[in-house]
Order: sequence, then C-alpha cells, then structure tokens
Amino acid sequence: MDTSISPTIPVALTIAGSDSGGGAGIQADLRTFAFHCVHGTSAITCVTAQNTLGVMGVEAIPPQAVVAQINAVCDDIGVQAAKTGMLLNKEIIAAVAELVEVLQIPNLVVDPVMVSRTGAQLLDDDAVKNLRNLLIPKAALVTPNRYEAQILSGFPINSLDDMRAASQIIHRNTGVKVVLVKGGGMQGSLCGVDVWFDGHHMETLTTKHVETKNTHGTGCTLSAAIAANLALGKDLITAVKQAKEYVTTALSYSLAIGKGQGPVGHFFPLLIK
Ligand SMILES: Nc1ncnc2c1ncn2[C@@H]1O[C@H](COP(=O)(O)OP(=O)(O)O)[C@@H](O)[C@H]1O
Ligand SMILES: Cc1ncc(COP(=O)(O)OP(=O)(O)O)c(N)n1
Repeated sequence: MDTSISPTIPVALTIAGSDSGGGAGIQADLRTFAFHCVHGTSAITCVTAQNTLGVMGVEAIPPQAVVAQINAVCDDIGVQAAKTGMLLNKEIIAAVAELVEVLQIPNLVVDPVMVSRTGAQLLDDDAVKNLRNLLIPKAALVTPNRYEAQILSGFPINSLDDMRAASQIIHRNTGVKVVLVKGGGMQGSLCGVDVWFDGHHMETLTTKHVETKNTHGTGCTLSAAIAANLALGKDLITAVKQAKEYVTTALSYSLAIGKGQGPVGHFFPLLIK
C-alpha cells in the first residue's frame, strides 16, 4: 500500500549557503522547515568552513549551478514559499533575482545576510547594490538585522526610534512590501525587539529577551520559520509573529556545543512533554 502524504504537504525553498557547523545557513533552514512539517528544498550558493568560533573559509558555487538547482526544484516539485540567505556575490544575486521573476516564485523572504555575529564578512562589498536594487524589491518581506539595516538605509541605529526610521527608509528606497528590522544586535532591553513596517502600519514586535551566548543562526531560523509559515498558508504578520515565538523558544533551548557561540536549538518539540 502506498502511504505517501502528497499532495497536501507544503514545500519551501531555501537559497543559501552551507554552514559546516550546522548552526546557520542551509542546515538551520532545512531543520526549521522540518520542525514546521514543511518539506524543505534547497539551492546552495556557497560552502563555508565554519564552526562556533567563526568562518575559516568560503567557496562560491557558480551562478549557473545555483540557477540549475532552483530550476530543478521549481520545474518538478513547485514551492509555496522561499527564502534567501547568504548569497555571497553580485553575480549570484543577479541570477537569483532574475529567476524569482521568471518562475514567479511566491512568498519570497529575503534575509540580507552580510556579516555573521562573529564578525565574518558573508557578502562582497560590491554586492549590496544588487541586493538593494534587484532582489529586495521582489520580496514580500526583507529581514535586516541592525548592521544590515544600517547599510541598507545609510542611517545609524542606536535606538528603537532609529530602527523605526531605518525601516521607513528601506521601505521607501526598495519598494519592498514589508520591512522587518531585527533587534538581536541591539543593547539591553531592545535586544529581541523587532520593528515591522508595511508602508502604512508600524508595529513593535516584542518577546522575552533570552540571556544566552549561544545565538548562532537566529536570523536564518527566523526567516526560514517565516517562509515555512507562509508555505503553510498563514498571512504575513501571523507568519512573522509565530516565527518570532519559534526563535525565542529555540534560543531558550540553545546548544552549548563548541568553544564559541553555539547554535539555537530546534529540538524543543521533542523535549517538551
Ligand atoms: N537574546 C535574544 N533574546 C530574544 N530574542 C532574540 C535574541 N537575540 C536575537 N533575538 C531575535 O532573533 C531574531 C533574529 O534577529 P538577529 O539576531 O538580530 O538576526 P541575525 O542573526 O540576522 O543577526 C529576531 O527576532 C531577534 O529579535
Ligand atoms: C552559511 C551562513 N549563512 C548565514 C549566516 C548568518 O547566520 P545568522 O542566522 O545571521 O546568524 P549569525 O551568524 O549572525 O550567528 C552564517 N553565519 N552562515
């Protein structure tokens, strides 16, 4: 007897880099999709040699190979939502942006990954222009952290008001539908506070601050959880709020592995009885 559960299983696509340490990138995204009961597909953009201490090396995948992976997934399986993470260079960004348009990939979440928490550069300097002009305008949501929001807006961020102003500038400059400025890099009580702006409505999203040094992969996990929720058919604000709860819980169950910043933990559904 065939016990397959198609065609009701939602499918999401991650277009991102590999993290050998398993805390961020493709590994975090696929794990997050799985814990949302969403089938995960992937297009790998680069391979990092990485652990909890930092990034030791990066190798780019040729843009045509990234394109081939996306085509292979979309031509046959189809996706209900997608996210981008580490895209590394301007050529990969241009190729992905073109394909998003050609294939009409729905519910695109762009996590504009530029630098890791350990300080490693994850995007070439000359690639920001393509991210801002070619890819972000095609997204349903862009999720810059404090540093990325400063680069995209050209505005220094030191307060909640600054996060709000940056979200408005990014919205205006890119034409993206919704901006979520993340506050993981903010000091004190603002750490863990995010700002949502859709052009009309601005909302401050708050969950409890989790005191831990093991925060590796928070941004990847958040954007993957949002994409998973969109694939499940949730509206955007619900998808974001529930993804934020997921990240908060994952931070509460973070993994003290390695000698540096361990990753957030995804095993809580299995641990909570
Ligand atoms: N210590 C923390 N406690 C609660 N939420 C946090 C904490 N650190 C980060 N977050 C949340 O995790 C998500 C990812 O944000 P952030 O860490 O800024 O992204 P990135 O990993 O891209 O730098 C956001 O929703 C942010 O508010
Ligand atoms: C391969 C890869 N992609 C993305 C990141 C950045 O991940 P993020 O979730 O923003 O977490 P931190 O690196 O800031 O802890 C990465 N490091 N590697």
